[in-house]
Amino acid sequence: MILKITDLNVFHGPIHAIKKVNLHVKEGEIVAIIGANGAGKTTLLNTIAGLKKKTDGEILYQGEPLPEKSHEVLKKGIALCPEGRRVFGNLTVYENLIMGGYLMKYKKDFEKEVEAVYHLFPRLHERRNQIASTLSGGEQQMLAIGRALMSKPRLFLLDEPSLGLAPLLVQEIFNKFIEINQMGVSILIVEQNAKHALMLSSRAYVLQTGNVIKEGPSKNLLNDPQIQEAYLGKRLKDRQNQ
Ligand SMILES: Nc1ncnc2c1ncn2[C@@H]1O[C@H](COP(=O)(O)OP(=O)(O)OP(=O)(O)O)[C@@H](O)[C@H]1O
Repeated sequence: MILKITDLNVFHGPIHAIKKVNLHVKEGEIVAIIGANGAGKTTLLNTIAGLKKKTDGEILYQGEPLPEKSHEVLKKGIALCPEGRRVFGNLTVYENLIMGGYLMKYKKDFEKEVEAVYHLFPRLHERRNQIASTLSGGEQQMLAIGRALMSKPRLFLLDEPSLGLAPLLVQEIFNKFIEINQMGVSILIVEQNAKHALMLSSRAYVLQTGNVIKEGPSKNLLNDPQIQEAYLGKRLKDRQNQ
């Protein structure tokens, strides 16, 4: 088990954003968390990444309690690719990658990682000297993913990577997640785009106003009438007419 969360509670002031959540990710798995706006998805990822303090509950990473500070969490092997493609707009693609690799001690390893990112995203290689703010939305997302990978994570946390991207680009980027996973990286992805997230993952959790209301194999959730109605845009009437 790479990640095990037990009875996690997180508050934003008076708002109880995560309510007694239990969740786990096995080594090598891709796990999705789906949920509507305000369900608590970002809060959950930020808490794992050490950006938000938990109120109580336990987060174990490879069997040990996670450190509280975000840079220590990163050093342990957990990288977060945050919502909204946060790249350093006034730096080049290459310089952004350097920022992502700041924890790496040796330049030799660092250049190897940059090459691995370029191999995964050839478009970043083509645009390596371009200022990040002038990249397209999809390219900025690739850069945000590439930068997070520079720390060589064992567990990759992805916050709404499909947000604002055209459907074809979403497919292209989600295919990259499969490649990243095949390199031995476990993935926990949160998404409003339930269909893509369920098709990518092997297991999933449904979060609603801070509660896990359903969990199971993603293919079962894809076929679950309640999930189809609430998250996949299918109406009961349509299905009855099929
Ligand atoms: N910094 C904050 N201060 C106060 N309340 C917050 C803060 N951040 C989040 N919340 C509240 O916590 C709840 C969960 O928010 P969160 O951003 O985790 O949801 P989400 O599922 O990621 O939503 P979205 O899909 O819209 O990004 C919401 O009710 C939100 O208003």
